[in-house]
Amino acid sequence: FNTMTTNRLCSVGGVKYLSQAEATSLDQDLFTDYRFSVDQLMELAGLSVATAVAKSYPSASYGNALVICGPGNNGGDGLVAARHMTLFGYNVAVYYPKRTPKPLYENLLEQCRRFGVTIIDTLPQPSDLKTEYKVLVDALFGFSFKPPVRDELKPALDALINSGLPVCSVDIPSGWDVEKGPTDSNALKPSVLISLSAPKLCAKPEILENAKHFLGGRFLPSGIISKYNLKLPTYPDQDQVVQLSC
Ligand SMILES: NC(=O)C1=CN([C@@H]2O[C@H](COP(=O)(O)OP(=O)(O)OC[C@H]3O[C@@H](n4cnc5c(N)ncnc54)[C@H](O)[C@@H]3O)[C@@H](O)[C@H]2O)[C@@H](O)CC1
Ligand SMILES: [K+]
Repeated sequence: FNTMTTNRLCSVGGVKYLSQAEATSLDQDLFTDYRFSVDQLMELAGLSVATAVAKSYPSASYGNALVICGPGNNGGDGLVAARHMTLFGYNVAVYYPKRTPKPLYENLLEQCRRFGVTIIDTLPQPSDLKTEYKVLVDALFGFSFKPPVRDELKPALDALINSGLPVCSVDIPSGWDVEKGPTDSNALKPSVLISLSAPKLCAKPEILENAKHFLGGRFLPSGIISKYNLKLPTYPDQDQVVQLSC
């Protein structure tokens, strides 16, 4: 088997992929119509991410992890995942260069500290990243990203692209166009993508190629599923994630 064939063989068919506008609208419905708070959904999203990372790169072999967090809710998911990963046996570091001064993020960061996460202020060189860490979590940008990446966060994206380490991307591989995928030949190539609530267009198998694809964020009410005509795979038992492709 080549990787494309393998990917097609174990991918779940009939999934609906969301446009950027649909993802934003669905998100708003959850907060406005269904009265969820951001931190409720972020907790479940981050738990899903930590679960998928642990299933793909178990702490026994990949015990040193670095989570790279961006300024929005994707970064918040990363902070939650970092905390859960400490409970799953990882030594976790967080790089969070652009901090949003809101209690939600400040509280998540303090929780990380209290759970033993190391907050690093400077990124090691790509070659040193590989000696210090075994796996990276990409929580830099999610479905609100519009390329190209601005200069202030380019070093963080470059670290994800150039480390040579396996990268688990949260919701969207950072730097990708949410609908079209990679925008240039030097784009990030994650080994794992964890789509949250429903996959976006850039997660189609022909774009993701041989990355392992999980769906997490098991919190959608049936009214949202019918409103957006979603076709979601069935989560096994009480699991937080379902694997869409190997
Ligand atoms: N509806 C859902 O399924 C949920 C989504 N959540 C997460 O929320 C994410 C979306 O969060 P947000 O809407 O806060 O946005 P993002 O986290 O995608 O990013 C927004 C931030 O990135 C910056 N940014 C955008 N384009 C940039 C560029 N070209 N260069 C540099 N910076 C740029 C923006 O200024 C903003 O600060 C999702 O992808 C997902 O990870 C979860 O937290 C909870 C539930
Ligand atoms: K991401």
